[in-house]
Amino acid sequence: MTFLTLDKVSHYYFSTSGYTKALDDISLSIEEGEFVSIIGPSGCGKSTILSIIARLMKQTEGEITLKKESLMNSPLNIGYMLQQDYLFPWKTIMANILLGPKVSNNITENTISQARKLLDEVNLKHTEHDYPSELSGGMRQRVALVRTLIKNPEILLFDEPFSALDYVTKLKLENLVAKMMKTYNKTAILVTHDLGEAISMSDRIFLMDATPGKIIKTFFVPKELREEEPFFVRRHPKYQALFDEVWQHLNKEKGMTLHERND
Ligand SMILES: Nc1ncnc2c1ncn2[C@@H]1O[C@H](COP(=O)(O)OP(=O)(O)OP(=O)(O)O)[C@@H](O)[C@H]1O
Repeated sequence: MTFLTLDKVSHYYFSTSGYTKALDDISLSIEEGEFVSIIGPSGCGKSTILSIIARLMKQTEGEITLKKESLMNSPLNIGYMLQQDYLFPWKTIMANILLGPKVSNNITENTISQARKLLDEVNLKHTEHDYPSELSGGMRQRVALVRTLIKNPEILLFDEPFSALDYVTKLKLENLVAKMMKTYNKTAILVTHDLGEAISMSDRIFLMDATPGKIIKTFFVPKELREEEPFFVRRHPKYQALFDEVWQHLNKEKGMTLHERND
């Protein structure tokens, strides 16, 4: 079933010195339970798309529908995970996780046991009384994931959530997030600069170009890769073929392929 549709969405940022056309005629649709990635050069409007879907701002032109209803009229429950974890340093891990339910006055015994279950699933069972400063960057991002999932969001928006982590931690977190998205059958959109991450986690990849931001190509990740855990996707023979194909489109303007060196 189609979950989210963007139809001819354009967006302008206005300022005293003029305006920037950040998005130009973006049309795409995402199926329920699908994991898609958006890649493209810096400034092509990836974060703008997420901010609009999260309703932090409204698109200048075009329509967004969620399960065929206008997004603006829908009581959409969104999870948003960013590069920074934004945990409150003065609150314990459990208090950070329960902040959302607390604000909406919705903490029950069930919420607390669900928080403990999720903490266990991300291998942080014994940290609920700790403070964020006692945890590593990777552990904190896992807490941020639990804090996002405790709201049981219908869609998760990931804006470069692994980019500040060291390589090994990043690969482990990719695996964990992909596994949890499948377990809980979540629809997700990942914005990333890491092509390997996009291929290994996604069902589909949207490639954007800049000034103004537009989608120039969609790549379907082969079934054999989709069925693997992200870590193992990178070892699959079909991974390299897709990586090369996307890379060539990413670097088309520069005319550089993986088989050429320009030094
Ligand atoms: N608040 C703003 N006011 C004015 N222009 C903005 C604003 N936010 C973004 N822009 C402009 O809109 C365009 C798209 O920005 P956006 O942050 O969505 O790109 P991005 O693809 O996410 O970039 P990056 O990969 O560097 O994070 C850029 O030209 C940017 O300068």
